[in-house]
Amino acid sequence: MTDPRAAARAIDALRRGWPVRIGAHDGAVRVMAIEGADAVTLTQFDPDSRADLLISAARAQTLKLANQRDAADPEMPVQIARVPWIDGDVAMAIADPVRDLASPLKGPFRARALAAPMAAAAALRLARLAGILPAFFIGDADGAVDADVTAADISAYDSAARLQIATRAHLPVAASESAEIVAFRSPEEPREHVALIVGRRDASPPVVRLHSECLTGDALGSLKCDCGPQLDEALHRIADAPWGVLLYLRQEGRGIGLVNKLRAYALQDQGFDTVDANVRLGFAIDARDFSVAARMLDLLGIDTVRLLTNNPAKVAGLEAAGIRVAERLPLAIESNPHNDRYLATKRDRTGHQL
Ligand SMILES: Nc1nc2c(ncn2[C@@H]2O[C@H](COP(=O)(O)OP(=O)(O)OP(=O)(O)O)[C@@H](O)[C@H]2O)c(=O)[nH]1
Ligand SMILES: [Zn+2]
Repeated sequence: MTDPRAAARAIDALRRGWPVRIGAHDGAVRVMAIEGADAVTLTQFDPDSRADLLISAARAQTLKLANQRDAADPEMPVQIARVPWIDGDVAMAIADPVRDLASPLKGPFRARALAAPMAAAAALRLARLAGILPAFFIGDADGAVDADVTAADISAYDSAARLQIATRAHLPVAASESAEIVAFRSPEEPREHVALIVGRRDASPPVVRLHSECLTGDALGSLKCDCGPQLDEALHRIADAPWGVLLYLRQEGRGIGLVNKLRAYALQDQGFDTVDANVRLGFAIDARDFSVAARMLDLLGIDTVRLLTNNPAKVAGLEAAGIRVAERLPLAIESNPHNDRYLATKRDRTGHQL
């Protein structure tokens, strides 16, 4: 049995900089987010300054720890042995790749074998859900914590299974005066997804757009990506169709959260592309799970769609979750000098059909 409340409590604790214990089949780890720690909480967590550091495999590679990584599983996190010169500030420099230019790291660092690899890997998954850097202090597993969670709780947390329609209302929008908005909620996840249904429903498959949240593009008119114009174009294309649905998914930054996306932007300022920036931070290139979109369509009684996208992973993700994609409709946006490299990277490295 998994406990969704345990994962919710653990995410909350991590974001506040409080210690969390994560249990798995191979043991437990007690961790505290490096970015959430201050002098007081760190002393409480680790009075003798002996706690090691737990970082992603990708971060270990940047820190030249690659050859000491777990050869059997190169994706496993890496535990860095604590030495006296690793204080809170150095730990933050180890955690955050954005600081690499400003604070070149000293090293050498020494990796230590993980006592509970599955639990450590679950800690990194929890970091993504919490929207924090995947970098922790890791201490004696028996110490005091504010939340206890299992690897299974973490894996079950963002499952869409318990998503429900919360309410619906008419919402006239610029693209269509007769749209209806439907809000979706799940008991554990605080972020609410919405669907905008446009036009009169008939027996034909609706034109559907899965739009992942992009605060910078959707609300601020960012020129760095194509999200704002895509949102606008998608709504007009849906309005021109017999009927259609826009799903607005709260998957900011392809699922790594706003702060981590802005860290990826800071890395892009240093010359990394959108793919390498995600990887350098310790995340997957695309951390989204489109089964939430499938569940929303299911709750709306839609089993077949004409999907507006350039991204083959969205088609595959929806189909894997049981929605039939009868047709893929491209959604090309004219580039500008700020996003032409981003669009080229999507075409060349993530298979977008532009
Ligand atoms: N991590 C990260 N996320 C980004 C970056 N640029 C944009 N995003 C996020 O990417 C998502 C936008 O993707 P979408 O437009 O839904 O989909 P797509 O994968 O580009 O595929 P299309 O359907 O063809 O547009 C939003 O969540 C943005 O916040 C970036 O450089 N790094
Ligand atoms: Zn965007």
